[in-house]
Order: sequence, then C-alpha cells, then structure tokens
Amino acid sequence: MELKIENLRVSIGTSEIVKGVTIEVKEHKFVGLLGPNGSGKSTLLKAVYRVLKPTGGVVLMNGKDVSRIPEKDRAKDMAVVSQFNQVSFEFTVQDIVMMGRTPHKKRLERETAEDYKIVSEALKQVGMEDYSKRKFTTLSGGEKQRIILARALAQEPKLLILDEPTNHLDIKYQLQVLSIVKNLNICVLAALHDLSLASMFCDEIYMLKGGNIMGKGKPEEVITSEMIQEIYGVTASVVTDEETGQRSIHYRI
Ligand SMILES: Nc1ncnc2c1ncn2[C@@H]1O[C@H](COP(=O)(O)OP(=O)(O)OP(=O)(O)O)[C@@H](O)[C@H]1O
Repeated sequence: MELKIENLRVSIGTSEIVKGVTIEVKEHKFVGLLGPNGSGKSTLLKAVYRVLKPTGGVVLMNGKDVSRIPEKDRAKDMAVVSQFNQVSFEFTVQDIVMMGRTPHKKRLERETAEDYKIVSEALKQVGMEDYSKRKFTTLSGGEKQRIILARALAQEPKLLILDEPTNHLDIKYQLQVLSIVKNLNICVLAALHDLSLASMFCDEIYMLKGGNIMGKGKPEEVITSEMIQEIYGVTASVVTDEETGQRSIHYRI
C-alpha cells in the first residue's frame, strides 16, 4: 500500500484551509503530520478519509483515486482513528471493536469465531481485554481512545489514518499506542503534537503551517530549533542522546 496526496486543496466556507498539499506515504512508513493549532491537520486528514470533499487535488491509494473507491472497499484498506468518537447508544466495548469487522463481511452476515478472535486480539493489543463487556460510554477518555484504536486494528487495514491518537493518554499509553501502530508495519499517516514522540516514531515528518507544507524530511532534518522557531514561534534546543540516539526537545520561555 502507498498513499499519495497530490496538491490537495480544502476550503470551508470561503476560507481555503489546505492550500495545495502534497504528501507521500510509502509502503510500511509511519509519516507524521505536525503543525500548530489551526494549521489544517485535521482538515487535511478529513479530506483523505472523505469526510470532507477537497476543492482540488487528488488522494491516491495504490494509484487509485479514493473518491472513486466505494466506501466499503475503501474501509477494507483504510482505518481511521479520529479525535471525536461520539457513541450515543449503549454499545459494549466488544460491539464497538466488532464494528471494525464490518467492511470484511457480506450484508447481514453473522460474526464468525474468527471475527471474535480478531476482536479479542485487538483488545489484548491495547491492554483492554478485561473491558469487553463494559459499556463504551462508561470508559475514561484514554480508555475510549484505546478502544477506538482496537476497532481500527480489528479492521486489519493496510493504511491507518490517525488524528492526534494520543491526546487523552498518559505517557505510558502514548508510548504503547504509538509502538503498537509502529509494529503493525503498515502505512501510517498521523497528526501528532508531541515533537519528541514524533521524532521517536516517525520515518518522515511533514510540517504544516497555514495550510501549507513548510518542511518535510526525516525527524532529524525537520525537528530542529530553527524549524520550531519558524513554525511555532518557540525557542527550543534539540538534544540527541549519545547512547540511544533519541532526541529530546528543551523549550525556553
Ligand atoms: N467547520 C468549520 N467551519 C469553520 N472553520 C473551520 C471548520 N473546521 C475547521 N475550521 C478552521 O480551519 C482551520 C484548521 O482547522 P484544523 O482543525 O484542520 O486544524 P488542526 O491543525 O487540526 O488544529 P489542532 O491542532 O488545533 O487540532 C482552523 O482555523 C479552524 O478554525
């Protein structure tokens, strides 16, 4: 699987929010989309997963225009973990994760033992196997987020779109969720805020500001004090740990 976003433009009302963005996610790559609040990350992702209709450009999955792929076929390949997961009915955790199997089933086909196995595996992967009978609405924000990831895992996608997948999570689960996603070894496009985590997990990073890509490259090429100053207007130094090669960012106020 490869994802290509070419010259994508998205307008809301009279404002152009995404102004001709080109992004490529090659096979098995984890690509991060970073940028300040309001820079257009969610809007761009929504146009990729077709909640919003772009005003220009094209999104290609393995060379096929996503707007021409029927929704169910698209969902066999692409799963989405977005920020807002309003569930108004009293679904159990297991019901929610089972929804991930829908694209793989024929109309009115019953869940099979294999589906239950996949659902139970997905719950185990996010450390929520003891919660399968709980009502989704009773979960904490972070627990809900892990269940939504489990639903995406049960979908067995080849491409995962994540919109700030860790915003409700404590550091243990931020690391856990990003490690799970990384180890899936599929195509990932993720809007992230944490520059250190993005450095740790992304193969490539695109920096968005005002709906334009201002920089792209490997984390060490993009997450620099100059870029942090330019994009966020914040003074910071980036330190690389000699032993682990991990980069951490020290902010100054
Ligand atoms: N439905 C809408 N109506 C009007 N403006 C909108 C709408 N949706 C988004 N916008 C505007 O588009 C801009 C980009 O929003 P978007 O949510 O894509 O940014 P973001 O980079 O994901 O931000 P954040 O980091 O805060 O989540 C913002 O200025 C926002 O106010």
